[in-house]
Amino acid sequence: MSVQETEREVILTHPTNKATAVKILKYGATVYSWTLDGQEQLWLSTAAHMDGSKPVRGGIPLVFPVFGKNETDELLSKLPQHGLARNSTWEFLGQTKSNPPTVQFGLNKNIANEEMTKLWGEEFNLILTIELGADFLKTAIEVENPSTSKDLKFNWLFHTYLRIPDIEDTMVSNLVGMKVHDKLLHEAFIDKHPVIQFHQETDVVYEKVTDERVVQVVRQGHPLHTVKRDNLPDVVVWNPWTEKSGGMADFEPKSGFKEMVCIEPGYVTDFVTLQPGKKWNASQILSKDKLKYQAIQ
Ligand SMILES: O=P(O)(O)OC[C@H]1O[C@H](O)[C@H](O)[C@@H](O)[C@@H]1O
Repeated sequence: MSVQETEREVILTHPTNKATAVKILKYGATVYSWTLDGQEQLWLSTAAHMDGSKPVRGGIPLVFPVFGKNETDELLSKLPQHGLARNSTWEFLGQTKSNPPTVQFGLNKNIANEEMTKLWGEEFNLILTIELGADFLKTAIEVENPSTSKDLKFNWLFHTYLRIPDIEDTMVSNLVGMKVHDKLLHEAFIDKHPVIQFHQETDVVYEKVTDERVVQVVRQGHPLHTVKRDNLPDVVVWNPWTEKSGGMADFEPKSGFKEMVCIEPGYVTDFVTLQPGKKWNASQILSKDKLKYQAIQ
């Protein structure tokens, strides 16, 4: 059986390779493990809360309807950092395809975390589709505005924690020439570095990066991860380094920052504004791919 459901989670195994699998917690519809031919591709804290008491530290938490802590929007500013999707138990909607195994999860106002829907009472329907290919993992989101009278305003982001052997030996490519907002420096500039390297805490948002730009995580000339995006123009790159990870109770081991980098495709610089009855779709595809350097446009 390629799809197994328990009370807490759903596990997909690839029909042609049992060592390729994805595990999804119903809480947050959080992908918390993706093994490709026996090798784990995602980072998960050993202190991550897996019991629905807190968002999962690691894997692919889902960020909706707001990225970060909003201070200005009348409605969205009431929500905690990164919104309510990662703090809600999603409904498992079942399997939609047997090969590649594909499943869906749903979330709406009626089943989402009540403490949070009290703060932000907008109506929404989310459908998350997870497809486990023999050599890729695709996560796709559809947001529908079921209201008949009101626009729905939101951010979306896949907060993907990628596993790497050593952050100091890791580069992120294909973002050269893009406008970047440094959340730590509170500055925006054009990044002219051919690749991103890590020597300290990094928290940056690359803006309006066209889908053709394929972001790669590279080590010693070999791509460890390839991230393709559809309709997700912003790319957040995050590593908490020593101090920030030291302050996070659910971040373990403390040396774990060396073995992770977050590449987070999203729609976060602007809000998506969805008219009544309309739908919005976006996706990310994670894979291993040949090394690809893309020139400045
Ligand atoms: O600790 P969390 O709420 O999960 O957020 C973790 C991180 O998410 C994103 O990458 C943000 O850019 C960071 O500023 C934030 O620290």
